[in-house]
Amino acid sequence: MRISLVEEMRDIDKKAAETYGLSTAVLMENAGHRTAEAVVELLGTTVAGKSVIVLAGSGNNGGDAFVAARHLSNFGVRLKIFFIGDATHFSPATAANCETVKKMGVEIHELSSDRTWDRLTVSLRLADAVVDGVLGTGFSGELRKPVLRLIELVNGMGKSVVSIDIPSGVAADTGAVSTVAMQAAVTLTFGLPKVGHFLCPGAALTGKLLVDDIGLPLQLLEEKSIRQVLLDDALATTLLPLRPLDVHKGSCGHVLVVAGSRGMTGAAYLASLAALRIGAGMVTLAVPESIAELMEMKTTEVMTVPVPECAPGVMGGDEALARLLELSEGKDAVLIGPGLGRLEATGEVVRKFAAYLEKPFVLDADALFAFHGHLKELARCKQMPVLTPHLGELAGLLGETVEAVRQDLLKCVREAAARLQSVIVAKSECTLVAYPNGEVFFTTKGNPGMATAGCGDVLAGTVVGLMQQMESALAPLAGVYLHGLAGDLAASHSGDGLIASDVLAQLPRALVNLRRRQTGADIK
Ligand SMILES: NC(=O)C1=CN([C@@H]2O[C@H](COP(=O)(O)OP(=O)(O)OC[C@H]3O[C@@H](n4cnc5c(N)ncnc54)[C@H](O)[C@@H]3O)[C@@H](O)[C@H]2O)[C@@H](O)CC1
Ligand SMILES: [K+]
Repeated sequence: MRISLVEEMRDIDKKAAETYGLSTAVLMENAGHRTAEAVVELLGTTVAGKSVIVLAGSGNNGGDAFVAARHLSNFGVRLKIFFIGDATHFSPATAANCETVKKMGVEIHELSSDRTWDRLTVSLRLADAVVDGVLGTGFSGELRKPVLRLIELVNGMGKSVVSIDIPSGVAADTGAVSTVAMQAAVTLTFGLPKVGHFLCPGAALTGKLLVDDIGLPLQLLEEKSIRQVLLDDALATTLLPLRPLDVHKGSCGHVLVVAGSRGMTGAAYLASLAALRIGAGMVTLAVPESIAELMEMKTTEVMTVPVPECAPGVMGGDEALARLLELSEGKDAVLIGPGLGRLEATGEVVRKFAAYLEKPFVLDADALFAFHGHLKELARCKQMPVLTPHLGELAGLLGETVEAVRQDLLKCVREAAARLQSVIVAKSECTLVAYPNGEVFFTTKGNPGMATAGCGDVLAGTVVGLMQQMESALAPLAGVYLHGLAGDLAASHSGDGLIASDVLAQLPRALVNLRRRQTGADIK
Protein backbone atom coordinates (compact mmCIF):
# COMPACT_ATOMS: atom_id res chain seq x y z
CA MET A 1 0.00 0.00 0.00
CA ARG A 2 1.18 3.50 -0.77
CA ILE A 3 1.17 6.36 1.74
CA SER A 4 0.13 9.73 0.41
CA LEU A 5 1.11 13.33 0.88
CA VAL A 6 -1.70 15.91 0.94
CA GLU A 7 -0.93 17.15 -2.59
CA GLU A 8 -1.00 13.58 -3.89
CA MET A 9 -4.37 12.91 -2.22
CA ARG A 10 -5.79 16.10 -3.73
CA ASP A 11 -4.52 14.97 -7.10
CA ILE A 12 -6.25 11.59 -6.64
CA ASP A 13 -9.52 13.35 -5.70
CA LYS A 14 -9.20 15.60 -8.72
CA LYS A 15 -8.55 12.73 -11.11
CA ALA A 16 -11.40 10.75 -9.52
CA ALA A 17 -13.72 13.57 -10.52
CA GLU A 18 -12.24 14.56 -13.87
CA THR A 19 -11.16 11.19 -15.26
CA TYR A 20 -13.59 8.82 -13.57
CA GLY A 21 -16.61 11.07 -12.96
CA LEU A 22 -16.63 10.38 -9.19
CA SER A 23 -17.94 13.46 -7.45
CA THR A 24 -16.82 14.81 -4.05
CA ALA A 25 -20.40 14.22 -2.88
CA VAL A 26 -20.13 10.48 -3.57
CA LEU A 27 -16.74 10.20 -1.86
CA MET A 28 -17.99 12.24 1.09
CA GLU A 29 -21.02 9.96 1.39
CA ASN A 30 -18.79 6.89 1.51
CA ALA A 31 -16.39 8.52 3.97
CA GLY A 32 -19.19 9.60 6.31
CA HIS A 33 -20.98 6.25 6.11
CA ARG A 34 -17.82 4.33 6.94
CA THR A 35 -17.15 6.72 9.82
CA ALA A 36 -20.59 5.96 11.27
CA GLU A 37 -19.81 2.24 10.95
CA ALA A 38 -16.49 2.75 12.71
CA VAL A 39 -18.34 4.43 15.60
CA VAL A 40 -20.70 1.45 15.77
CA GLU A 41 -17.72 -0.93 15.85
CA LEU A 42 -16.23 1.10 18.69
CA LEU A 43 -19.45 1.25 20.73
CA GLY A 44 -20.53 -2.36 20.19
CA THR A 45 -23.57 -3.64 18.33
CA THR A 46 -26.28 -1.97 20.43
CA VAL A 47 -25.77 1.68 19.60
CA ALA A 48 -29.39 2.74 19.83
CA GLY A 49 -29.76 5.15 22.73
CA LYS A 50 -26.01 5.72 23.07
CA SER A 51 -24.86 9.31 23.12
CA VAL A 52 -22.42 10.63 20.50
CA ILE A 53 -21.05 14.13 19.98
CA VAL A 54 -20.13 15.00 16.40
CA LEU A 55 -17.67 17.86 15.96
CA ALA A 56 -17.66 19.46 12.52
CA GLY A 57 -15.40 22.10 10.99
CA SER A 58 -16.18 24.07 7.87
CA GLY A 59 -13.98 22.08 5.44
CA ASN A 60 -14.81 18.78 3.77
CA ASN A 61 -13.69 16.99 6.94
CA GLY A 62 -16.74 18.61 8.52
CA GLY A 63 -18.78 17.48 5.51
CA ASP A 64 -17.81 13.87 6.28
CA ALA A 65 -18.91 14.49 9.87
CA PHE A 66 -22.38 15.69 8.76
CA VAL A 67 -22.79 12.53 6.68
CA ALA A 68 -21.67 10.37 9.63
CA ALA A 69 -24.19 12.20 11.83
CA ARG A 70 -27.03 11.36 9.42
CA HIS A 71 -26.19 7.64 9.48
CA LEU A 72 -25.67 7.56 13.25
CA SER A 73 -29.02 9.25 13.71
CA ASN A 74 -30.62 6.58 11.51
CA PHE A 75 -28.99 3.92 13.70
CA GLY A 76 -30.86 5.38 16.68
CA VAL A 77 -27.89 7.10 18.34
CA ARG A 78 -28.63 10.17 20.51
CA LEU A 79 -26.72 12.81 18.68
CA LYS A 80 -25.58 16.40 19.00
CA ILE A 81 -23.50 18.21 16.40
CA PHE A 82 -21.23 21.07 17.44
CA PHE A 83 -20.02 23.18 14.56
CA ILE A 84 -16.89 25.35 14.64
CA GLY A 85 -15.78 27.62 11.79
CA ASP A 86 -17.41 29.68 9.10
CA ALA A 87 -20.39 28.17 7.25
CA THR A 88 -19.89 30.56 4.35
CA HIS A 89 -16.74 28.52 3.52
CA PHE A 90 -18.70 25.29 3.01
CA SER A 91 -18.08 23.39 -0.23
CA PRO A 92 -21.34 22.54 -2.06
CA ALA A 93 -21.20 18.93 -0.81
CA THR A 94 -20.61 20.01 2.82
CA ALA A 95 -23.40 22.60 2.62
CA ALA A 96 -25.83 20.03 1.22
CA ASN A 97 -25.02 17.48 3.95
CA CYS A 98 -25.36 20.12 6.67
CA GLU A 99 -28.80 21.04 5.32
CA THR A 100 -29.88 17.39 5.27
CA VAL A 101 -29.08 16.75 8.94
CA LYS A 102 -30.76 20.01 9.89
CA LYS A 103 -33.91 18.89 8.06
CA MET A 104 -33.74 15.57 9.91
CA GLY A 105 -34.05 17.53 13.14
CA VAL A 106 -30.59 16.66 14.48
CA GLU A 107 -29.42 19.25 17.04
CA ILE A 108 -26.68 21.50 15.60
CA HIS A 109 -24.97 24.07 17.83
CA GLU A 110 -22.52 26.61 16.54
CA LEU A 111 -19.64 27.17 18.94
CA SER A 112 -19.92 30.95 18.96
CA SER A 113 -21.24 31.84 22.43
CA ASP A 114 -20.30 30.93 26.03
CA ARG A 115 -23.63 29.15 26.32
CA THR A 116 -22.83 26.70 23.51
CA TRP A 117 -19.35 26.04 24.96
CA ASP A 118 -21.03 25.26 28.32
CA ARG A 119 -23.53 23.03 26.59
CA LEU A 120 -20.71 21.21 24.82
CA THR A 121 -18.85 20.68 28.11
CA VAL A 122 -21.93 19.11 29.72
CA SER A 123 -22.74 17.02 26.63
CA LEU A 124 -19.18 15.71 26.41
CA ARG A 125 -19.38 14.49 30.02
CA LEU A 126 -22.39 12.35 29.12
CA ALA A 127 -21.11 11.18 25.72
CA ASP A 128 -20.20 7.59 24.92
CA ALA A 129 -18.04 8.65 21.96
CA VAL A 130 -16.92 11.70 19.99
CA VAL A 131 -16.58 12.03 16.22
CA ASP A 132 -13.77 14.41 15.25
CA GLY A 133 -14.49 16.09 11.94
CA VAL A 134 -12.92 19.44 12.82
CA LEU A 135 -9.83 19.46 10.64
CA GLY A 136 -8.55 17.01 8.05
CA THR A 137 -5.82 17.20 5.49
CA GLY A 138 -6.61 20.87 4.81
CA PHE A 139 -5.15 21.98 8.17
CA SER A 140 -1.93 23.95 8.11
CA GLY A 141 -0.02 26.42 10.27
CA GLU A 142 -0.83 27.22 13.90
CA LEU A 143 -4.21 26.23 15.28
CA ARG A 144 -6.66 29.11 15.57
CA LYS A 145 -7.64 29.84 19.19
CA PRO A 146 -11.24 28.51 19.22
CA VAL A 147 -10.14 25.21 17.64
CA LEU A 148 -7.31 24.93 20.14
CA ARG A 149 -9.81 25.45 22.95
CA LEU A 150 -12.07 22.77 21.48
CA ILE A 151 -9.32 20.19 21.16
CA GLU A 152 -8.06 20.83 24.69
CA LEU A 153 -11.60 20.48 26.03
CA VAL A 154 -12.19 17.16 24.27
CA ASN A 155 -8.77 15.72 25.19
CA GLY A 156 -9.39 16.68 28.81
CA MET A 157 -12.56 14.57 28.92
CA GLY A 158 -10.80 11.30 28.03
CA LYS A 159 -13.66 10.09 25.82
CA SER A 160 -13.24 7.62 22.94
CA VAL A 161 -12.67 9.73 19.85
CA VAL A 162 -13.08 8.56 16.26
CA SER A 163 -11.09 10.97 14.12
CA ILE A 164 -12.12 11.41 10.52
CA ASP A 165 -9.15 11.09 8.17
CA ILE A 166 -6.56 12.40 10.66
CA PRO A 167 -6.69 13.61 14.28
CA SER A 168 -7.50 17.33 14.07
CA GLY A 169 -4.35 19.40 14.48
CA VAL A 170 -1.91 16.79 13.12
CA ALA A 171 -0.08 17.93 9.98
CA ALA A 172 -0.83 15.18 7.46
CA ASP A 173 2.51 15.47 5.63
CA THR A 174 4.79 15.29 8.66
CA GLY A 175 2.92 14.09 11.76
CA ALA A 176 3.89 17.37 13.43
CA VAL A 177 1.66 19.15 15.95
CA SER A 178 2.09 22.88 16.49
CA THR A 179 0.29 23.24 19.84
CA VAL A 180 -2.17 20.45 20.49
CA ALA A 181 -4.04 17.83 18.47
CA MET A 182 -6.93 15.49 19.10
CA GLN A 183 -6.12 12.20 20.82
CA ALA A 184 -8.01 9.58 18.83
CA ALA A 185 -8.88 6.03 19.83
CA VAL A 186 -9.54 5.22 16.18
CA THR A 187 -8.69 7.12 13.02
CA LEU A 188 -10.49 6.23 9.83
CA THR A 189 -8.64 7.49 6.80
CA PHE A 190 -9.67 7.51 3.18
CA GLY A 191 -8.04 6.37 -0.05
CA LEU A 192 -4.53 5.99 1.29
CA PRO A 193 -3.01 6.47 4.75
CA LYS A 194 -1.12 9.73 5.21
CA VAL A 195 2.50 10.24 6.32
CA GLY A 196 1.28 11.90 9.53
CA HIS A 197 -0.33 8.64 10.68
CA PHE A 198 3.09 6.98 10.94
CA LEU A 199 5.44 9.60 12.35
CA CYS A 200 5.28 10.93 15.91
CA PRO A 201 3.62 12.83 17.46
CA GLY A 202 0.91 12.13 14.82
CA ALA A 203 1.42 8.37 15.08
CA ALA A 204 0.78 8.39 18.83
CA LEU A 205 -2.37 10.51 18.40
CA THR A 206 -3.84 8.36 15.61
CA GLY A 207 -4.80 5.39 17.80
CA LYS A 208 -5.94 2.42 15.75
CA LEU A 209 -5.66 3.27 12.06
CA LEU A 210 -8.33 2.04 9.65
CA VAL A 211 -7.99 2.65 5.91
CA ASP A 212 -11.02 2.68 3.64
CA ASP A 213 -10.83 3.20 -0.12
CA ILE A 214 -14.24 5.00 -0.22
CA GLY A 215 -14.64 3.64 -3.75
CA LEU A 216 -11.64 5.42 -5.30
CA PRO A 217 -10.37 3.55 -8.40
CA LEU A 218 -7.44 1.26 -7.59
CA GLN A 219 -5.49 2.70 -10.52
CA LEU A 220 -5.33 6.02 -8.68
CA LEU A 221 -4.36 4.46 -5.35
CA GLU A 222 -1.54 2.50 -6.98
CA GLU A 223 -0.17 5.49 -8.87
CA LYS A 224 3.62 4.96 -9.20
CA SER A 225 4.31 8.67 -8.79
CA ILE A 226 3.46 8.26 -5.08
CA ARG A 227 6.91 7.42 -3.72
CA GLN A 228 6.01 6.48 -0.11
CA VAL A 229 5.33 2.77 0.36
CA LEU A 230 4.16 0.86 3.45
CA LEU A 231 6.44 -2.11 4.10
CA ASP A 232 3.58 -4.38 5.14
CA ASP A 233 3.36 -8.17 5.45
CA ALA A 234 2.26 -8.55 1.83
CA LEU A 235 5.25 -6.64 0.47
CA ALA A 236 7.71 -8.26 2.89
CA THR A 237 6.59 -11.67 1.70
CA THR A 238 7.83 -10.92 -1.83
CA LEU A 239 11.36 -9.83 -0.88
CA LEU A 240 13.42 -12.78 0.32
CA PRO A 241 13.56 -15.78 -2.07
CA LEU A 242 13.06 -19.23 -0.58
CA ARG A 243 16.33 -21.01 0.28
CA PRO A 244 17.16 -23.37 -2.61
CA LEU A 245 17.39 -27.10 -1.85
CA ASP A 246 20.98 -27.36 -3.10
CA VAL A 247 22.21 -24.40 -1.08
CA HIS A 248 25.60 -24.51 0.67
CA LYS A 249 27.25 -22.21 3.17
CA GLY A 250 29.21 -20.44 0.45
CA SER A 251 26.13 -19.57 -1.58
CA CYS A 252 24.27 -17.98 1.38
CA GLY A 253 26.96 -15.40 1.78
CA HIS A 254 30.25 -15.03 3.56
CA VAL A 255 29.93 -11.81 5.52
CA LEU A 256 32.74 -9.69 6.94
CA VAL A 257 31.85 -7.74 10.10
CA VAL A 258 34.33 -5.03 11.09
CA ALA A 259 33.43 -4.09 14.63
CA GLY A 260 34.34 -3.83 18.30
CA SER A 261 36.84 -2.13 20.56
CA ARG A 262 37.81 -2.53 24.17
CA GLY A 263 34.63 -2.13 26.24
CA MET A 264 32.46 -2.54 23.13
CA THR A 265 32.76 -6.24 22.41
CA GLY A 266 29.01 -6.74 22.76
CA ALA A 267 28.33 -4.72 19.60
CA ALA A 268 30.64 -6.98 17.60
CA TYR A 269 29.03 -10.06 19.11
CA LEU A 270 25.44 -8.96 18.43
CA ALA A 271 26.09 -7.82 14.85
CA SER A 272 28.03 -10.92 13.80
CA LEU A 273 25.57 -13.33 15.41
CA ALA A 274 22.61 -11.51 13.82
CA ALA A 275 24.15 -12.08 10.37
CA LEU A 276 24.31 -15.81 11.07
CA ARG A 277 20.89 -15.96 12.72
CA ILE A 278 19.27 -14.44 9.63
CA GLY A 279 20.77 -17.11 7.44
CA ALA A 280 24.20 -15.99 6.21
CA GLY A 281 26.46 -18.98 5.49
CA MET A 282 29.64 -17.75 7.19
CA VAL A 283 30.68 -14.74 9.22
CA THR A 284 34.21 -13.48 9.72
CA LEU A 285 34.55 -10.94 12.50
CA ALA A 286 37.45 -8.49 12.27
CA VAL A 287 38.26 -6.98 15.69
CA PRO A 288 41.19 -5.12 17.26
CA GLU A 289 43.91 -7.68 17.97
CA SER A 290 43.93 -7.30 21.75
CA ILE A 291 40.27 -8.33 22.02
CA ALA A 292 40.40 -11.07 19.37
CA GLU A 293 41.02 -13.84 21.89
CA LEU A 294 38.13 -12.68 24.02
CA MET A 295 35.84 -12.70 20.97
CA GLU A 296 37.04 -16.22 20.12
CA MET A 297 35.70 -17.32 23.49
CA LYS A 298 32.53 -15.29 23.24
CA THR A 299 31.47 -16.68 19.87
CA THR A 300 31.38 -20.23 18.56
CA GLU A 301 30.15 -20.15 14.96
CA VAL A 302 31.81 -16.84 14.07
CA MET A 303 35.41 -16.80 12.78
CA THR A 304 37.51 -14.13 14.48
CA VAL A 305 40.43 -12.27 12.84
CA PRO A 306 42.71 -9.79 14.67
CA VAL A 307 43.28 -6.36 13.13
CA PRO A 308 46.26 -4.08 14.02
CA GLU A 309 45.56 -1.31 16.55
CA CYS A 310 46.26 2.42 16.74
CA ALA A 311 45.53 2.58 20.49
CA PRO A 312 44.95 -0.12 23.10
CA GLY A 313 41.89 -2.10 22.02
CA VAL A 314 41.07 0.15 19.03
CA MET A 315 41.75 -0.70 15.39
CA GLY A 316 43.42 1.88 13.16
CA GLY A 317 46.46 2.77 11.05
CA ASP A 318 47.76 1.70 7.63
CA GLU A 319 48.32 -1.88 8.68
CA ALA A 320 44.73 -2.15 9.82
CA LEU A 321 43.52 -0.87 6.46
CA ALA A 322 45.77 -3.36 4.64
CA ARG A 323 44.38 -6.21 6.78
CA LEU A 324 40.78 -5.18 6.08
CA LEU A 325 41.38 -4.90 2.34
CA GLU A 326 42.88 -8.36 2.36
CA LEU A 327 40.01 -9.74 4.47
CA SER A 328 37.36 -8.30 2.19
CA GLU A 329 38.62 -10.44 -0.69
CA GLY A 330 36.24 -13.34 -1.23
CA LYS A 331 33.55 -11.91 1.06
CA ASP A 332 30.08 -11.20 -0.31
CA ALA A 333 29.03 -8.31 1.94
CA VAL A 334 30.62 -6.15 4.62
CA LEU A 335 29.38 -4.42 7.76
CA ILE A 336 31.56 -1.69 9.24
CA GLY A 337 30.96 0.15 12.45
CA PRO A 338 29.36 -1.37 15.58
CA GLY A 339 31.47 -0.50 18.61
CA LEU A 340 34.56 0.55 16.59
CA GLY A 341 35.18 3.71 18.62
CA ARG A 342 35.54 7.24 17.38
CA LEU A 343 39.28 7.86 17.13
CA GLU A 344 40.28 9.77 14.00
CA ALA A 345 42.80 7.06 13.10
CA THR A 346 39.93 4.56 13.08
CA GLY A 347 37.70 6.92 11.09
CA GLU A 348 40.37 7.31 8.42
CA VAL A 349 40.58 3.54 7.98
CA VAL A 350 36.79 3.35 7.75
CA ARG A 351 36.60 6.03 5.04
CA LYS A 352 39.41 4.53 2.94
CA PHE A 353 38.02 1.02 3.29
CA ALA A 354 34.50 2.13 2.29
CA ALA A 355 35.87 4.00 -0.74
CA TYR A 356 37.63 0.86 -1.88
CA LEU A 357 34.77 -1.62 -1.51
CA GLU A 358 33.06 -2.86 -4.64
CA LYS A 359 30.56 -5.14 -2.92
CA PRO A 360 27.42 -4.47 -0.88
CA PHE A 361 28.22 -2.89 2.46
CA VAL A 362 26.56 -1.38 5.52
CA LEU A 363 27.89 1.53 7.58
CA ASP A 364 26.57 1.68 11.13
CA ALA A 365 27.23 3.52 14.39
CA ASP A 366 30.88 4.67 14.64
CA ALA A 367 31.40 4.16 10.91
CA LEU A 368 28.76 6.86 10.38
CA PHE A 369 30.61 9.13 12.82
CA ALA A 370 33.73 8.63 10.67
CA PHE A 371 31.97 10.47 7.85
CA HIS A 372 31.11 13.61 9.86
CA GLY A 373 32.46 16.42 7.68
CA HIS A 374 33.29 13.95 4.88
CA LEU A 375 29.89 13.62 3.21
CA LYS A 376 31.22 14.00 -0.33
CA GLU A 377 33.32 10.87 0.22
CA LEU A 378 30.15 8.94 0.96
CA ALA A 379 28.55 10.05 -2.28
CA ARG A 380 31.72 9.04 -4.18
CA CYS A 381 31.84 5.43 -2.91
CA LYS A 382 32.09 2.92 -5.78
CA GLN A 383 29.29 0.83 -4.26
CA MET A 384 26.16 2.54 -2.94
CA PRO A 385 26.45 2.34 0.88
CA VAL A 386 23.60 1.35 3.18
CA LEU A 387 23.59 3.64 6.23
CA THR A 388 21.74 2.60 9.39
CA PRO A 389 21.59 5.69 11.63
CA HIS A 390 19.25 6.37 14.52
CA LEU A 391 17.94 9.93 14.43
CA GLY A 392 20.78 11.26 16.60
CA GLU A 393 23.35 9.74 14.24
CA LEU A 394 21.50 11.03 11.20
CA ALA A 395 21.37 14.53 12.66
CA GLY A 396 25.10 14.34 13.50
CA LEU A 397 25.96 13.18 10.00
CA LEU A 398 23.97 16.00 8.39
CA GLY A 399 25.18 18.63 10.88
CA GLU A 400 21.61 19.26 12.09
CA THR A 401 19.83 18.99 15.40
CA VAL A 402 17.59 16.01 16.14
CA GLU A 403 14.63 18.44 16.40
CA ALA A 404 15.32 19.76 12.88
CA VAL A 405 15.52 16.23 11.51
CA ARG A 406 12.30 15.23 13.29
CA GLN A 407 10.41 18.30 12.06
CA ASP A 408 10.01 16.72 8.63
CA LEU A 409 11.67 13.34 8.81
CA LEU A 410 10.42 12.10 5.45
CA LYS A 411 11.75 15.12 3.57
CA CYS A 412 15.02 14.96 5.49
CA VAL A 413 15.80 11.29 4.77
CA ARG A 414 14.65 11.55 1.18
CA GLU A 415 16.94 14.50 0.52
CA ALA A 416 19.82 12.91 2.42
CA ALA A 417 19.58 9.66 0.42
CA ALA A 418 19.80 11.64 -2.82
CA ARG A 419 22.60 13.89 -1.58
CA LEU A 420 24.72 11.09 -0.10
CA GLN A 421 23.83 8.63 -2.89
CA SER A 422 23.18 6.08 -0.15
CA VAL A 423 20.33 3.94 1.08
CA ILE A 424 19.34 5.44 4.42
CA VAL A 425 17.70 3.31 7.08
CA ALA A 426 16.51 5.95 9.57
CA LYS A 427 15.65 4.12 12.78
CA SER A 428 12.67 5.60 14.62
CA GLU A 429 9.17 4.66 15.84
CA CYS A 430 8.50 4.09 12.14
CA THR A 431 11.79 3.16 10.50
CA LEU A 432 12.13 4.76 7.08
CA VAL A 433 14.22 3.24 4.32
CA ALA A 434 15.02 5.89 1.72
CA TYR A 435 16.59 5.27 -1.67
CA PRO A 436 18.41 7.88 -3.77
CA ASN A 437 15.71 7.60 -6.46
CA GLY A 438 13.19 9.16 -4.02
CA GLU A 439 11.37 5.99 -2.90
CA VAL A 440 10.82 5.76 0.86
CA PHE A 441 9.51 2.67 2.66
CA PHE A 442 7.74 2.91 6.03
CA THR A 443 7.60 0.06 8.52
CA THR A 444 5.35 -0.25 11.52
CA LYS A 445 6.94 -3.45 12.83
CA GLY A 446 8.85 -3.07 16.08
CA ASN A 447 8.00 -1.55 19.44
CA PRO A 448 9.24 0.98 22.02
CA GLY A 449 10.92 -1.79 24.03
CA MET A 450 13.52 -1.94 21.24
CA ALA A 451 14.87 1.47 22.21
CA THR A 452 17.73 -0.20 24.06
CA ALA A 453 21.48 -0.59 23.60
CA GLY A 454 22.50 -3.16 21.01
CA CYS A 455 19.29 -3.35 18.97
CA GLY A 456 20.95 -1.25 16.27
CA ASP A 457 23.88 -3.68 16.12
CA VAL A 458 21.40 -6.53 15.63
CA LEU A 459 19.70 -4.62 12.80
CA ALA A 460 22.98 -3.86 11.03
CA GLY A 461 23.97 -7.54 11.27
CA THR A 462 20.55 -8.60 10.02
CA VAL A 463 20.78 -6.38 6.94
CA VAL A 464 24.31 -7.46 6.00
CA GLY A 465 23.44 -11.10 6.65
CA LEU A 466 20.68 -10.93 4.03
CA MET A 467 22.69 -9.22 1.31
CA GLN A 468 23.88 -12.34 -0.49
CA GLN A 469 20.60 -14.21 0.04
CA MET A 470 18.58 -11.75 -2.02
CA GLU A 471 18.91 -8.71 -4.26
CA SER A 472 21.29 -6.74 -2.05
CA ALA A 473 19.55 -3.40 -2.63
CA LEU A 474 16.39 -4.88 -1.07
CA ALA A 475 18.18 -6.34 1.97
CA PRO A 476 17.56 -3.18 4.07
CA LEU A 477 13.80 -3.67 3.56
CA ALA A 478 13.77 -7.35 4.47
CA GLY A 479 16.20 -6.64 7.31
CA VAL A 480 14.14 -3.86 8.85
CA TYR A 481 10.98 -5.97 8.58
CA LEU A 482 12.48 -9.13 10.09
CA HIS A 483 14.28 -7.20 12.84
CA GLY A 484 11.02 -5.42 13.75
CA LEU A 485 9.13 -8.71 13.72
CA ALA A 486 11.78 -10.33 15.93
CA GLY A 487 11.46 -7.35 18.27
CA ASP A 488 7.69 -7.82 18.46
CA LEU A 489 8.10 -11.54 19.17
CA ALA A 490 10.66 -10.71 21.88
CA ALA A 491 8.39 -8.03 23.37
CA SER A 492 5.61 -10.57 23.82
CA HIS A 493 7.86 -12.14 26.50
CA SER A 494 10.07 -9.29 27.65
CA GLY A 495 7.93 -6.15 27.17
CA ASP A 496 9.77 -2.97 28.09
CA GLY A 497 12.50 -5.05 29.70
CA LEU A 498 13.52 -6.39 26.29
CA ILE A 499 17.27 -6.46 25.58
CA ALA A 500 19.07 -6.76 22.26
CA SER A 501 19.94 -10.45 22.85
CA ASP A 502 16.19 -11.17 23.05
CA VAL A 503 15.73 -9.70 19.57
CA LEU A 504 18.73 -11.65 18.30
CA ALA A 505 17.26 -14.86 19.71
CA GLN A 506 13.94 -14.23 17.91
CA LEU A 507 15.42 -13.60 14.44
CA PRO A 508 15.06 -17.26 13.38
CA ARG A 509 11.41 -17.27 14.50
CA ALA A 510 10.77 -14.09 12.54
CA LEU A 511 12.28 -15.83 9.53
CA VAL A 512 10.09 -18.90 10.09
CA ASN A 513 7.09 -16.60 10.34
CA LEU A 514 7.96 -15.00 7.00
CA ARG A 515 8.58 -18.39 5.36
CA ARG A 516 5.19 -19.65 6.53
CA ARG A 517 3.59 -16.60 5.00
CA GLN A 518 5.46 -17.21 1.75
CA THR A 519 4.54 -20.86 1.52
CA GLY A 520 1.00 -20.44 2.84
CA ALA A 521 1.67 -22.76 5.79
CA ASP A 522 -0.14 -22.07 9.07
CA ILE A 523 1.29 -19.14 10.98
CA LYS A 524 1.76 -19.64 14.69
N1 LIG B 1 -12.74 14.63 -2.62
C1 LIG B 1 -12.27 15.07 -1.48
O1 LIG B 1 -11.55 16.09 -1.43
C2 LIG B 1 -12.59 14.32 -0.26
C3 LIG B 1 -12.21 14.85 0.95
N2 LIG B 1 -12.59 14.31 2.07
C4 LIG B 1 -12.41 15.00 3.36
O2 LIG B 1 -11.99 16.30 3.14
C5 LIG B 1 -10.90 16.62 3.99
C6 LIG B 1 -10.11 17.71 3.37
O3 LIG B 1 -11.01 18.76 3.22
P1 LIG B 1 -10.57 20.26 3.08
O4 LIG B 1 -9.50 20.37 2.08
O5 LIG B 1 -11.83 21.02 2.88
O6 LIG B 1 -9.90 20.61 4.45
P2 LIG B 1 -10.27 20.33 5.97
O7 LIG B 1 -11.69 20.03 6.16
O8 LIG B 1 -9.28 19.38 6.45
O9 LIG B 1 -9.90 21.70 6.62
C7 LIG B 1 -10.22 22.93 6.06
C8 LIG B 1 -10.75 23.79 7.14
O10 LIG B 1 -9.76 23.91 8.14
C9 LIG B 1 -9.63 25.26 8.51
N3 LIG B 1 -8.26 25.48 8.93
C10 LIG B 1 -7.15 25.34 8.18
N4 LIG B 1 -6.05 25.65 8.91
C11 LIG B 1 -6.50 25.98 10.15
C12 LIG B 1 -5.85 26.40 11.33
N5 LIG B 1 -4.54 26.56 11.39
N6 LIG B 1 -6.60 26.62 12.45
C13 LIG B 1 -7.92 26.47 12.40
N7 LIG B 1 -8.60 26.10 11.30
C14 LIG B 1 -7.90 25.86 10.17
C15 LIG B 1 -10.01 26.03 7.28
O11 LIG B 1 -10.48 27.28 7.64
C16 LIG B 1 -11.09 25.15 6.68
O12 LIG B 1 -12.32 25.47 7.22
C17 LIG B 1 -10.20 15.32 4.16
O13 LIG B 1 -9.41 15.31 5.32
C18 LIG B 1 -11.36 14.35 4.22
O14 LIG B 1 -11.86 14.27 5.54
C19 LIG B 1 -13.57 13.23 2.08
O15 LIG B 1 -14.81 13.84 2.09
C20 LIG B 1 -13.42 12.34 0.91
C21 LIG B 1 -13.37 13.08 -0.37
K1 LIG C 1 -10.29 15.11 11.83
